[in-house]
Amino acid sequence: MFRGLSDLLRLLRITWILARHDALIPREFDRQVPSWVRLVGKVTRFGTRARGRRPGQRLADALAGQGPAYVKFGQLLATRPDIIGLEMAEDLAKLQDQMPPFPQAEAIREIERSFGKPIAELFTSFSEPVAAASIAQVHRARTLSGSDVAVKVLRPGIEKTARREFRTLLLGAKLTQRFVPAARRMEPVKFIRTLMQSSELELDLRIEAGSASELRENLAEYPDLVIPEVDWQHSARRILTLQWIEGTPVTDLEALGARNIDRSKLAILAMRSFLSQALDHGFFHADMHQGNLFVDEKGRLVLIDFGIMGRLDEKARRAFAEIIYGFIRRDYRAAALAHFEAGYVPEHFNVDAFATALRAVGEPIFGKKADQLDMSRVLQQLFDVTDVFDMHLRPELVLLQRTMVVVEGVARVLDPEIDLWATAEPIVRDYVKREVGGKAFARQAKANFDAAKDLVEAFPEFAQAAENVAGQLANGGLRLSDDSIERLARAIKGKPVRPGKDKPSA
Ligand SMILES: Nc1ncnc2c1ncn2[C@@H]1O[C@H](COP(=O)(O)OP(=O)(O)OP(=O)(O)O)[C@@H](O)[C@H]1O
Repeated sequence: MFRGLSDLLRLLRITWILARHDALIPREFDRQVPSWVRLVGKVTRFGTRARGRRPGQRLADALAGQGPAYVKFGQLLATRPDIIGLEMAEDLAKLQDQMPPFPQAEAIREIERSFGKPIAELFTSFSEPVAAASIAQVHRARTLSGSDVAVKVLRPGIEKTARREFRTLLLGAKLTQRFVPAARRMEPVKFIRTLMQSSELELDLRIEAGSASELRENLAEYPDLVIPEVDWQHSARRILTLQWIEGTPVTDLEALGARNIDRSKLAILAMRSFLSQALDHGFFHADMHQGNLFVDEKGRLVLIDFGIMGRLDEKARRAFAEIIYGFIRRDYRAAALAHFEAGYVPEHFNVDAFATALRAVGEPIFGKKADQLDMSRVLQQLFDVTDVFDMHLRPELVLLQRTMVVVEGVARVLDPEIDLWATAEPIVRDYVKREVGGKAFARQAKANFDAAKDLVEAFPEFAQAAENVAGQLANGGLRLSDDSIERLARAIKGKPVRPGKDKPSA
């Protein structure tokens, strides 16, 4: 009862904050809402600085600093450009959590509690926080064996705070679902529940450790790409310890230039290694923005932060590869067919009409260099096509598409001249040849095998019949009843067998 009331009060508070930032009933909807709602909107945003900011920016402003669940809410919304539009998704993706770091002493207490021993028995040095976010912060430390490590420590009490905030969000979602029919299509309750599930995982740093380790293993074939190694001995549910990497941020182009780094090589590596994660392993880093990429002392590309990962099953990987490969070869019918085969487009639509829509997206961008291309616009066009053809995109595929746009953004910053399609081609071609071609062959082989199996299974009956005939012949000849002869004659002439009259004789 008390909890319900406090949830309601918290909901009122966040609603007020959203309204003040003009993010609850944005002014862009003024024409679609009744005049009294418009008036309420005007009054609540009176005297604020919301004017001149885009809706996504205003929502990001409102959510930043409200707590981890709200920040996650904004970040998850940012992964659904198919629902909220690409511009808003991009603005929300920039949502930075403005949380001050917590004191070093608290981090040390967390570590000592987790491992049940004093910090001196774990690390010989332990720095002040080097970075802080809403869920955790990072310290630099040195282990007893002399290795430099990055120690990520969850914020004290974060689980409780997050749970409380999620209850508030869930209450808001339930009320929205009940009283705002227009919002039902977005399934707000389901959305918040998904968010709660994924955040639950993010609050267990062992999962992030597992992701880092799996990705490192998967990408071992890329010697120029570094995924920091997990220090399992110093990792626990609330602590993640990784090999420390000294690096230059990829955004610091001046420093990269001074170091004579081959940016074009790195751009190709970022793009290809991402495609390889998604296609070859079905497990990809879904937060590959510039802030998570560095260049180490040996000039290798470093990827960090494994809190948000995506998984694709074999079917989704194949569909994705066939679609991209269709685009690369300008074979829009193949790309369209791949959509139908994966069940993304309802069957009652026409494949050729869909291929034409894809052609309209693909042709203008073919062979363009990155700086002449606006991949976000391309993606938006794809989503528009999605809408027209009533497509049911799976969330992990949308996450993949969105991450691809982010990776392309990174590649473009590193090398504006990069030809994205040509860069992607070898990885996609190899996958298609290996998996799709091979699978197609396997499918055909299986069909042949099934046919042969049917034949073999039918064989005993056939053998029995042959034996009967042979027996009859041996006993003085094959005897057919009149009725059977009649049936046979009609069948030979192609006439229908007359029911009743042509019943086989006993
Ligand atoms: N292995 C590492 N070596 C060196 N520095 C690291 C390492 N891992 C993390 N850092 C530093 O800590 C910062 C935050 O790390 P990370 O992105 O993993 O945390 P986060 O809590 O997910 O932060 P955010 O939400 O801002 O992405 C990085 O930007 C980087 O400066």
